[in-house]
Amino acid sequence: MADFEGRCEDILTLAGEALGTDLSYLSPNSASLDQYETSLQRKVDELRSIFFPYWSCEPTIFRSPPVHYRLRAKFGIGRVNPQASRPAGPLAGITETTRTGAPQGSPGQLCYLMWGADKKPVVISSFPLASRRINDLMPRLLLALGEGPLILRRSLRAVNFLDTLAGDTLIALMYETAWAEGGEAAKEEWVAAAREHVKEALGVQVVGRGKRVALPVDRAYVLEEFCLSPPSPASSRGASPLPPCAPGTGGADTGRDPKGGPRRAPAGVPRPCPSVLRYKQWDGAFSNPNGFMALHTLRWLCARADAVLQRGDAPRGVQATGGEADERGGERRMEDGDREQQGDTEGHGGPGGCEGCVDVASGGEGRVCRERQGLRPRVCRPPPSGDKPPACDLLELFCGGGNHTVALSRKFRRVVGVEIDRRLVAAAKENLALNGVKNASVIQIPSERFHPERLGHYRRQQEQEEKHDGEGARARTMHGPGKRVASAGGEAGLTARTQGMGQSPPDEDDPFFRVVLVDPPRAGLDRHTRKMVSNYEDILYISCAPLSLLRDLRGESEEERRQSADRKILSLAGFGLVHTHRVVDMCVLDHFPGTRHIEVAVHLQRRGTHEKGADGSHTLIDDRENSCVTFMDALKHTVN
Ligand SMILES: C[S@@+](CC[C@H](N)C(=O)[O-])C[C@H]1O[C@@H](n2cnc3c(N)ncnc32)[C@H](O)[C@@H]1O
Repeated sequence: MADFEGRCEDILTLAGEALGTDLSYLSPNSASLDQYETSLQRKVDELRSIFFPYWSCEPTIFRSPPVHYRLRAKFGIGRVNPQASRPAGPLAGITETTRTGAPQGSPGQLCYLMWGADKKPVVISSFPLASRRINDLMPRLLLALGEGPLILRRSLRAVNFLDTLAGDTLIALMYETAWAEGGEAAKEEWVAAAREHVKEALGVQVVGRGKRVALPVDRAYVLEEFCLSPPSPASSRGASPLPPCAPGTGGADTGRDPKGGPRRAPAGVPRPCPSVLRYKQWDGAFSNPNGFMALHTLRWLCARADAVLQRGDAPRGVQATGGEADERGGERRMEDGDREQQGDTEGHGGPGGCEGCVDVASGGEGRVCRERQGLRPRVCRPPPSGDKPPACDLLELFCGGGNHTVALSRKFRRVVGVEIDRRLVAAAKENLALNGVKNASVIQIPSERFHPERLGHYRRQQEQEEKHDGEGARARTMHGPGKRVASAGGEAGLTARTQGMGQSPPDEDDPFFRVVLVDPPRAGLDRHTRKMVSNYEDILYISCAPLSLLRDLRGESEEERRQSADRKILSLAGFGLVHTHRVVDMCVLDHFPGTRHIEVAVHLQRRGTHEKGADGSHTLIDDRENSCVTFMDALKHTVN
């Protein structure tokens, strides 16, 4: 227990120092710690058991603060009539449904609602899983809405809080009808009321949302900041040549900028840390609810990237040839035979690299090598050396708003992100621009239709669309990336989708994707994507649904095949990533304490990978030697 308390304090100290913020208030009491540890232990035990055939070592566990970890929280709004007779039960005193809201002049007081498992609303006044700041704002918001003009609360049906570790917070007020469907005058009246009574009174950003409208008072995003480098012991003693990491752009420690922006660096810490990454998180778009875990994920990914790049094994990967060849490549689907075509990588090559490849140890120029069965050519490049950027690119599928793309662009020569959601693609581009990233690009396409050999084609297509959109965008106003909104107020007039478009994607000359990162939704990978990623030397897989990850590792069972609605490429159903790769690292990220959900990340390395020794020689890794599963382990597992 004491041990865990120590670890928890560590997390808070680490995050606090990294952000130049005192997070000690998040320190939980020991009762919740006990509960937290028991629940986490149960989840981890279950994971150990299901992943045992593939990873029998202790996974690294990243613990979350047990309470006040959620940076996003949405509540319904109800009305409680203080005069009403109060029957027992969760509906006690609620006079109006949240659908219709209280009519004008209703005596009902606003209250927060959540829905229980039985779908009945429960009145709440606080939500301990949400951040302290959200809890602090909850009663103050109700008071502000109750005391402000009627337009603020009429037909209000829900409230969404979006907070950050950096201290920037946004409240979205969601309406059924009223002003949101009214004319310009109604919108202006709402903006004026929301500015005075909510934004300025509470020091937050505010957005009003109706059915087809989203109206920011000032801006419709928050700015989050993550520091990639954990503070060194020296820096925490104040002896480091580098000042402690500070978010923001420096200046006096006013705690908050006059516009309600993120906290400024404390006085005396004038220089922002170069390892701080900044992210715009848009109202209504996906962002990780647990900022602590998001930070741990970034650091884990960077550490794995370092491990891959330092390994310096004989590089093999997926070569995307540009130009005309792209066009001829067409939309090619992977079929069962592809694995054989790719060449069973066991024994493919040996010390010195694969057959026909340049001896990478000699540092010679990259040279085309043809795969044995006549697959498309690949270029083998020398491993990273000296100050040169690593000659290795990253393909990131399901990249969302570019959370990982920004961080990993510092590790790889270039990064190509793939995302289906138009708004998130635009958000990712903005985040790349915000951090001055020039070596990454994002493509809007479903991952199952993405083919690396068509990169040149995608880029040209995108350039055409952007040109077309750019012309259209000048004539309209946007709320956030890719979404239209009403025109009144603040940055509503920005054409956010075009903000990030200024930078062109990196030149697609010979991208060499040795590493692929996937962070799919709960369903995991579709069959095509699963097969496609098996072509890469290293796979970093982040999963918010461990059972889907398990299926992707081992392939679908007979039962899963029968249940699957997806009849496409059924022949790939049984293919799992462990047929070509082995798990070399696993971590558990407790994104959702107090719930049964948990996130897992694994690093998969192609079987038969070559490792480069200090003397420049290459050694084929033998799976058995590296396996953590011993006979005794297996026996223990079976007995238990
Ligand atoms: C779990 S989120 C990960 C987002 C991102 N990695 C992050 O940390 O912010 C999954 C992402 O996959 C995207 N997505 C869902 N289906 C997709 C598909 N078929 N192809 C590409 N992206 C998809 C979603 O829009 C979402 O952004």
